[in-house]
Amino acid sequence: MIRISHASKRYSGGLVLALDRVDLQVAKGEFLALLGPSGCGKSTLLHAIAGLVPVNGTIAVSGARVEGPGLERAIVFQDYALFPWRTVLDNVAFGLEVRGVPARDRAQRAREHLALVGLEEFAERYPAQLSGGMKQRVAIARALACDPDVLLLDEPFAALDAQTRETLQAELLGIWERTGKTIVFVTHAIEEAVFLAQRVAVFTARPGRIKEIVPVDLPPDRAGRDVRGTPEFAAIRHRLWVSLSDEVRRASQEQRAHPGAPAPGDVRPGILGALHRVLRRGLA
Ligand SMILES: Nc1ncnc2c1ncn2[C@@H]1O[C@H](COP(=O)(O)OP(=O)(O)OP(=O)(O)O)[C@@H](O)[C@H]1O
Repeated sequence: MIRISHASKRYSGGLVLALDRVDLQVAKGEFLALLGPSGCGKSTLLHAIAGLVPVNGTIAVSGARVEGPGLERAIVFQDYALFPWRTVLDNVAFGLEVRGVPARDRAQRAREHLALVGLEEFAERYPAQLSGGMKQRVAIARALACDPDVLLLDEPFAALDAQTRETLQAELLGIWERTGKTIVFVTHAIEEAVFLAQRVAVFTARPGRIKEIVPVDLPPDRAGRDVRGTPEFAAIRHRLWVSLSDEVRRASQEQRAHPGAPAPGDVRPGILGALHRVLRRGLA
């Protein structure tokens, strides 16, 4: 479904190599997690698949080269990105409106997708009247309403409290099982990756490369049982923890060796970025 070949990305006039010749394939209907230390390029890769960030190399979805955003790919962001002036129903219907779907059809499809995330009672509310978890459910319903082949999620649950986060993880698994969508999910939380994904692609510290791909062989119906408490879950979690902590250590060693260099995840272009780095060095 998704084929990424030699994808590289530089920012800040070439100063920052965020992605370095990444090769990756995602099968149709697969749930893949991208896991890596802060600033390793996970979001850059996800946004490149979405067509929001141009990269060198090629990214193809269903055989067609990605050259910009497309309706067959939908993205969900950490900060929900809902339109505050639109009702919940109108937020979910937004993509259908852009596609020119007639008003009656789009209201019906938006309601169906609100039901999928358990929010049909809240159709006429506004985003400001919802909790964080509910907002993210609306964002997921909006992404799914246009029936994309690929659902891209960029740390969608990172801002939520632990309880809500677990609930939404289970709901997302249920949605994936019911819809059969291909999902790529960015996270830096190991347990989240193990709970959700069929495979976990571990990134190196910047410049981002795929260090290894770890299969998650857990029994089905993860949401219906305490899979996090099983020895199999613990073993995969530990393996990923070792892999990831090597990268975090490597990133901080590099930072100590080159204290003037921009820190991963902390690269800000322009004069403000330079000022920030000088201040940070001064404080350190
Ligand atoms: N628009 C930009 N301009 C300059 N540098 C950028 C830009 N976007 C990202 N970067 C830099 O590229 C590198 C990769 O960023 P990216 O956001 O893809 O990493 P990430 O793994 O998703 O990080 P995090 O988990 O902290 O969100 C980082 O060093 C970041 O500072």
